[in-house]
Amino acid sequence: MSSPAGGPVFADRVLNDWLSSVGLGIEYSRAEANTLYYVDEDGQEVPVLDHVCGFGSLIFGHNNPDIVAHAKTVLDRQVPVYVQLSHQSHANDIAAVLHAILRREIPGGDGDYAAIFANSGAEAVEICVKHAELERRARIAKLTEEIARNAEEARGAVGAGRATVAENPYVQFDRASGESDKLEQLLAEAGRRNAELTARGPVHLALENAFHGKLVASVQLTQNPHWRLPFTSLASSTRFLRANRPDEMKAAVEELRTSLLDALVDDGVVTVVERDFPLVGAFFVEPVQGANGMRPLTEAAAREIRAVCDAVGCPLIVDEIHSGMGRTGAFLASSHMGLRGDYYTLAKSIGGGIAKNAVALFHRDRFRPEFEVMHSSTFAKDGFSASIALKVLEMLEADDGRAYRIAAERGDRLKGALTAVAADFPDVVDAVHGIGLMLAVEFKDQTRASSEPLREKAASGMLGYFIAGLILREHHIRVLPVGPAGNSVRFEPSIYLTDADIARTENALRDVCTILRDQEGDRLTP
Ligand SMILES: Cc1ncc(COP(=O)(O)O)c(C/N=C/c2cc(O)cc(-c3ccccn3)n2)c1O
Repeated sequence: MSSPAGGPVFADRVLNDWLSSVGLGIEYSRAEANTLYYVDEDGQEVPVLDHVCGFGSLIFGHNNPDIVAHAKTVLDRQVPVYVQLSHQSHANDIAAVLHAILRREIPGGDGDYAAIFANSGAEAVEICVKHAELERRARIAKLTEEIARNAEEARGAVGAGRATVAENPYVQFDRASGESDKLEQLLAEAGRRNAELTARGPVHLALENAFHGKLVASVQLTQNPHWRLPFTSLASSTRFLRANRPDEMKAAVEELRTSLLDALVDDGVVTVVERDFPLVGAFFVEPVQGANGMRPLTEAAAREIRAVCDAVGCPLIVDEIHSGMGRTGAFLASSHMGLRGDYYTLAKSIGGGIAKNAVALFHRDRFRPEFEVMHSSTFAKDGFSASIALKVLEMLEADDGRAYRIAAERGDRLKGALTAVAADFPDVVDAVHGIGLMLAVEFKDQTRASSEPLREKAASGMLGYFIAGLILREHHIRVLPVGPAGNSVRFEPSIYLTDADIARTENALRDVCTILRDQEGDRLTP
């Protein structure tokens, strides 16, 4: 298999050595549709069926000819690519198409959605973190202004002898204190506590095994400890919740409940009232958890999450970066389970496999217009990438959404083949998860295998990578494990997957299952 040429290595040394150690150390030379190619030792071009497709970024496959031809036309036309701070109507063109799709696919979908563009999925998530904080700060400002007005009203009433100050659990008054002294002691303590609370950053909610990116704020929302723990001091914390545990969600929200203190005059007496403080900034949710083994949310979980956000008053942020853009047979995966968000993120396939695009969408009822000029990035919504995004959306929506129907049909066909293998190997395969062309096969734990090589590979957490190496080596099919769910292997091809591809995939999976059943651990060693 080809590997990086000899000579000094200045990039990916660790990564390339590790890839070779598990049998994935290949350099691809060409890519088209669902096929990658590499040149072997004999100089022959070897085709490889690609089930990774850019971690789900290629709904229309590698170097889609229509998208490439469109890109060439755009470049030949010398379209202005970088013209920041000018009228760029393509941004609104994209936003208008997305708005129409969201109105169609969101349950009870109403209202407009404003768009802010980015270069990557993680940046789109960071944009949502920032906008949610803008919203939270506005809520806090409104609360503190009201509390300040009430304090002045109490001062006026007590000063005019129209009110006395009630005993309260926050301040033990000196017996000799007059009413005004008591009030000032109370307002000082309330002010201290309120200042401490309003200075705190938000807590975010996310689901267990969530993946929302690896930038500073987004990595806090990605539970994988290897990727997150070294950086938790850099940004707000996240409370990870189990999706199908409504009782736990309610308990967590209750634990996070905290209050500002408000001095109110009522019938001649100043009392202290607790006012709910918006500590929770947002709830981030993937409708299908990619890095957790392509697990879809249930409708019940979707309803519970919506209810939690409505009760807390925080935005529900539906992260469709992996599951969106038609991959599950609808534009939004969240439309399958009736999950209605306040913000949405999209990326991956909106880049058409040749550009970098990402977008965050905000329901108009929540969108803060000033944010438009608060977040920017040199390359976001550039003229070239935007033209690709529009082309991809046009292809997805063509023929009344034919691409979605193909994704659903191909996904059902592929899932049927994977499920048939799972049924024949119940001792080796735990389950097949996912919707449409966002699928994964979960293998049983092999940490207590009779085969020592197999036991060791499983114990290292790399079993999925060794399985991928074997499938590549012996079947010329590219698969990869799914994030931290080390025993799961992902299948997220383009809609051009053929029946022959599916048959090849089933055959390769049967081979792997036989190896695992027969405990031939050495076969997994490259
Ligand atoms: C829901 C969701 N939200 C934000 C992001 C971040 O988007 P970007 O990668 O564009 O920054 C992703 C992108 N997904 C990347 C991903 C998804 C996945 O399942 C595994 C790996 C991955 C990457 C490297 C090594 C191992 N696994 N990467 C995503 O799926």
